[in-house]
Parts: sequence; C-alpha cells; structure tokens
Amino acid sequence: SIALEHGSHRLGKRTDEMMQTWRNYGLGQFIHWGLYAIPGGHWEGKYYGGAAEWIRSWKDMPNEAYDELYKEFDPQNFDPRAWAKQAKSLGAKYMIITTKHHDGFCLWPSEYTDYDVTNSPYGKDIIGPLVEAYDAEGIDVYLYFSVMDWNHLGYRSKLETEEDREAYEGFKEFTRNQLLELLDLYPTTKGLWFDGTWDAAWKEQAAFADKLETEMREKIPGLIIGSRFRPDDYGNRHFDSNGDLMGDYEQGWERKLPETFEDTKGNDWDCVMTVPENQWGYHSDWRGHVKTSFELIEMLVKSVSLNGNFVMNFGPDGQGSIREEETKLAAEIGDWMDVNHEAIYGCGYLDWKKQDWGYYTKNRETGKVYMVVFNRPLNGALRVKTPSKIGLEKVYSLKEPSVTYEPEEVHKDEYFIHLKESKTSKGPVVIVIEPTKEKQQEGTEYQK
Ligand SMILES: COc1ccc([C@H]2[C@H](O)[C@H](O)[C@H](C)N2C)cc1
Repeated sequence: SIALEHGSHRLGKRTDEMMQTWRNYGLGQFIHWGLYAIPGGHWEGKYYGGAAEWIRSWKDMPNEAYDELYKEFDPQNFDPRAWAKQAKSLGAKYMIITTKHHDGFCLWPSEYTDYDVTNSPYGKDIIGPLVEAYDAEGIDVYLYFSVMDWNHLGYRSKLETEEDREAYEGFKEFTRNQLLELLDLYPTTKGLWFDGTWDAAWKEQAAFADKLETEMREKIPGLIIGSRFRPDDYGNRHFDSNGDLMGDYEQGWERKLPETFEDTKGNDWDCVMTVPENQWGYHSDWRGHVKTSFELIEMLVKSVSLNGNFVMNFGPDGQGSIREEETKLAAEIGDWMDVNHEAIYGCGYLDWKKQDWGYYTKNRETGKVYMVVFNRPLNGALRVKTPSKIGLEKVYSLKEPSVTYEPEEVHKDEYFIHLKESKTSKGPVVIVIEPTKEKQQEGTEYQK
C-alpha cells in the first residue's frame, strides 16, 4: 500500500453510539434553502433549465444581479416549527440544512462575512431556530457546508499563481473560522455534510483539511463527517489512494443508488435524492419527471436493504413556504411510514437471495426479517430462499399481524408465501418473518 499521511485514519466501520444511531436512521430530510429560492429558476422572464441553486452560474444571470438578491431576502412565511412537524410526520430521523451553499450566502450570523442573513431585510438567524425546532421534535440536525464559495474574494478553483496561493490561505482561514463558529453556535449538531470540495485548489489541502477535521471532531466528540470533505495526500476524495474510505461514511450516492451490496463495498453510506430529476433549491417550474411517493418509498427501502440511509430533498420557496408537491409527498410517505416504519428504523442488509418481488430488510436488534413487496407476482406467490439451516418460524403481515402465513416449502430452503394482502393497499405491503435460529443438524454435537 501507499504511505499516506492524510489518508483514511480508520479501517472498518465506526462502532460508537453516535454512529450506530446514524446507521439506524433510515430516512433523512435534506433542506436546500437560500437566495436561489428567490429567482426560483427564472430571471427576467427567462426559464433556467439547470439546477435552481446554480442559477448564479447561468450566462443569462449577471453575477452582480445574483449577489444583490440578499437585499430581497425576507421570508415572512418561514416557520421552523411547522417544517419540523412536517418532517416528523414524514418520519425523517435526521435533517441536513444548507448553512452556506456555493453562492456563499450564510443563513447564520457569521462574524467572518457580511454576506449573511443579518444584512438582509429578514435580519435574523435562520439556522438557530431550525436546530431548536428539529431538536424539539427529536430529529437530529446535520449542517451542510459548501467549501466552494463564489462570494469570497480568496476562493480559487485552482492555484496557478503566487497571488492565488496567498489569497487561498486567507480563504482557508475563513473556511476554518466559519466551521468552528458553526460548531460553537450549534453544539447539538450531530455532523457535517460537506459539498463543493472537487476543486483542484482544495485537493491540494490534504494537511489543512486533516487538521481541521481533527479540530472539529475534538470540538464535538462523535461528530459524523462523510467522505466528501478531505482529499488525501494525492488529492483523492471519498476513497484514499489505497482505496480506503475517507471519513465516516460514503457520500458518493447523489441522485443515484447502489444496485448491489457489493456496490456499497460494505461501507456505511447515504443517498441524497431530489424529487425532480435535478433540482435541490426551489425552482418554480418543475419540468421532466417528478418522483411519486411510491418511487421515493422504493428508493428508501432499497437504500435500507443495502445498509444505507435515504435523504429526500425539500426546497422551500423564497418566502419560506414548503411547496405543495413536497407537502403532499411528505404526507403520503408519512402515511406509509406510520404503518411500516418497523421495516426501516434500525434495519439494514440481509444476505438472503434478492427476489423480484422487492427487498428484504433486517432489524439489527431483533433479527426480524421484513419482505417489502413492490412487485406483486401475478400468481401471488412470493419466493423466499433462505441460507440453509434457517427456517421460517412465524410469518405475518406487518400491517395486520393477525394475518399469518404458512410458507409452502417447494424445495430445500426454498418457500412460496402466498400473498393474502388486499389488492387495495396503496403502498408496498410488508410481511414479517421471524426466522428460526440455526436449525440443529441431527447428531452434530456442538463443542461446549
Ligand atoms: C457539478 O455537479 C454538481 C455539483 C454540485 C452539486 C450540489 C447541488 O447543488 C446540491 O447541493 C448537491 C447536494 N450537491 C452535490 C450537484 C451537482
């Protein structure tokens, strides 16, 4: 292996309490909110086809015009307690809020820049009330922070000249100051979700990032930081030059999901997902495919079945309202979670053979197995293949445990479970299996 000073500092998974809690979340809520919500994907009557939070980079929108938007930021409808209540009913166990996106506008009162909420008509801290409201609902808060900052004069995407390097030193200090400030102001934060770390300039900062990550972890013991923050000695992110995971979990699944357990390399991971194809910030004219609650539930279940967390994005509008499409989805997913959360919270990967009807999840504590059925076979017969020596002790409907099933053994360690669920059930049905312990093979004496 390659000698690295700033590569991965831990082989294997974190097993501490905070990481176990993270692993058991299942469902999270991403919130992208900032100045970009004001134009909402349009400028001077023209439609912007890119991601709404990137409108500043659109050739039809002058940077100066965007940078003046803070003078219009006055979200009178902002109601953090309502947002937190909605997230609770959705069933989210954690929430990730954009404290500063690529545009550099800070939703908290930062002493290191004037480009923050205190200099907008709104004038007040946004992050603090959100942290308070979500903590009150028992939903853990994580802070999204973009290292890339289009507003800061010292920011560089690459370091070519001596002047670049000098300016970037100031930018690094600014970045460190803001991060330590966030942890001081919001000490109940459970972790940081970093973004905007793909630049060549940042990839040269292995030592700086390593030291800063250590400082942050010292400030809040147990802090959870993913693979997007640190570059290693050779500028590799997510995985160091020896292929070892950087940070506490893999953050590479953005608007995409792993297909197999092998794709996850056995690591912890999260998938962050937009409702439209590619809109994180508020866009007033969603075009293309907008995901249904059925699709989002399938992505959630698939994530949990592969040992990951699924984070669904919300983009509040410029006045601080959650749009109706997201409110509707939150209600539909929440209704399904009300009945079926046992198959999500505290669950993860089960090594039984994947079947066409859907996904298995396994509760890490109880060992209970959940069959989440998305594709009901025409003959209603759900095939289950278990590793040898594992039997199906009890099988019943999660929604109505009085509805029990007698598995029909059709081959060795292979069963049909004949669906009884009414066809009217809106979302996927969930069947619970309480597997037998390893069946004792006759005559094999277990060593004492
Ligand atoms: C260049 O491709 C990108 C760059 C950044 C992103 C940002 C989005 O604005 C959003 O914040 C997402 C989580 N992040 C990866 C998405 C695609």
